[in-house]
Amino acid sequence: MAMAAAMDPGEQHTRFIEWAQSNGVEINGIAPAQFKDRGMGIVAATDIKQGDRIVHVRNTSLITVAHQGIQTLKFPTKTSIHARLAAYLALQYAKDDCQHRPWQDVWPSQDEFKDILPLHWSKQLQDLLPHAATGNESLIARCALTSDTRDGNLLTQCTQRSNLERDHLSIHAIRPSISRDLFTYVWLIVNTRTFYWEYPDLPNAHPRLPKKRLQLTADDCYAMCPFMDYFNHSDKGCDPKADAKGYSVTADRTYKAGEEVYVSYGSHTNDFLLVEYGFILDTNGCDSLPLDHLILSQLSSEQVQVLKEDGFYKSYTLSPTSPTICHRTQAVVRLLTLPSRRYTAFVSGTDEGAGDQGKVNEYVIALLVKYERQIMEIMDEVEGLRTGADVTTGQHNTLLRRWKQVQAIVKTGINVLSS
Ligand SMILES: C[S@@+](CC[C@H](N)C(=O)[O-])C[C@H]1O[C@@H](n2cnc3c(N)ncnc32)[C@H](O)[C@@H]1O
Repeated sequence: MAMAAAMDPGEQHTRFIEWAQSNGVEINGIAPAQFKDRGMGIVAATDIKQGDRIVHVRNTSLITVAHQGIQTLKFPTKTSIHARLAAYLALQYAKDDCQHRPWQDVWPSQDEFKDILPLHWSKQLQDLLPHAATGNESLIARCALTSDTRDGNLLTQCTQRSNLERDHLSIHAIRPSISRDLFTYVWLIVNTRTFYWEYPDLPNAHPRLPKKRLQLTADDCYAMCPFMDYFNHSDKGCDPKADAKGYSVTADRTYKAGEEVYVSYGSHTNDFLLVEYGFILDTNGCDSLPLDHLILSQLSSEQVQVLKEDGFYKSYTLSPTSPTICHRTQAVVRLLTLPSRRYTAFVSGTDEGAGDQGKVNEYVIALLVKYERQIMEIMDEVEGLRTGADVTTGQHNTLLRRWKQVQAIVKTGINVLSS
């Protein structure tokens, strides 16, 4: 087990820990530490056994829209939960009596965000992001206009940008004193540091629930969790758990003192992690690539209609592990390459379609071979970028690493489908 290359975090973190402990956070056997390439994280301060509860944040210490300080701001009903939290943090930010200054003091800086988050990258770099993370302007414009392009992760950055825009406009209308820069910063703090919280501490019809419980969507369930937000992400980390008393993390395995302890933020691809959190993992069991940009242009409008009716339109993926192509891709490629009755038999489940697999694979391999050539051209372009004010070394390295991963997944796909 590799020991984490951690550094002493410094005084403001000691102050924050004291503040957190006096505000309902129990910390057992772990401590924050500074890392070279990922800001702060959590390390085991002693040996930890599997099943040990290493942190608990009391429900009353969470910052949700049920929080008194947010309720008193009386936002118009349509204001998103993300916007409310960001506006609250922005209004607290410069106050002399800021309620959570020690927490705020340990957040990453605006400059760190500018370096790692593609939202802040130059247009030149955004245009070179992989399709799943695209920041291409024409896609952003389309995304703002049509709701059906918002699903899936294909337009992740486009969705993020239009949500930020929407939230900024709604807050600017009622709190014009909050600058765009500060709003963007705290909005990204919310984006990178929230946990899923269904208000298990509130009864079903409580007036402080954002909606009736049965109508809650993921966008209503944001909770900021001071201290828990020190944990970095791994695809195999501990799984944070919520109940009426609050949020806790239990060790998923044994840890030696000094080892980094991760939590899992969810089953996210590297393109999603890059856009939403500003990093990619070297090893990610949840990684995959979308194939929509290769497949959608091959469909006639009649085929689009059929796929929409059958629930198989969009979200086609290629995975580095088995199954290499997802069921949706199997379906759409059958529609593209076989008589319609063979497609119907497959999507209705009357035929698993093994007899047609060779033809399906052949079609996908041809798409991937073409994509592989495009990837090589893009990688040449990325390699040729000059680092400087518009392209930092960190941004350049991240982008190139991601394209190498994309290339490897496509190569694996071609090999597996050919064998
Ligand atoms: C919830 S915070 C975790 C604490 C954060 N590292 C800090 O300095 O405060 C999420 C952010 O941590 C960083 N992060 C999390 N997991 C990471 C990882 N495995 N590798 C690199 N950066 C990571 C990203 O910048 C992400 O936006």
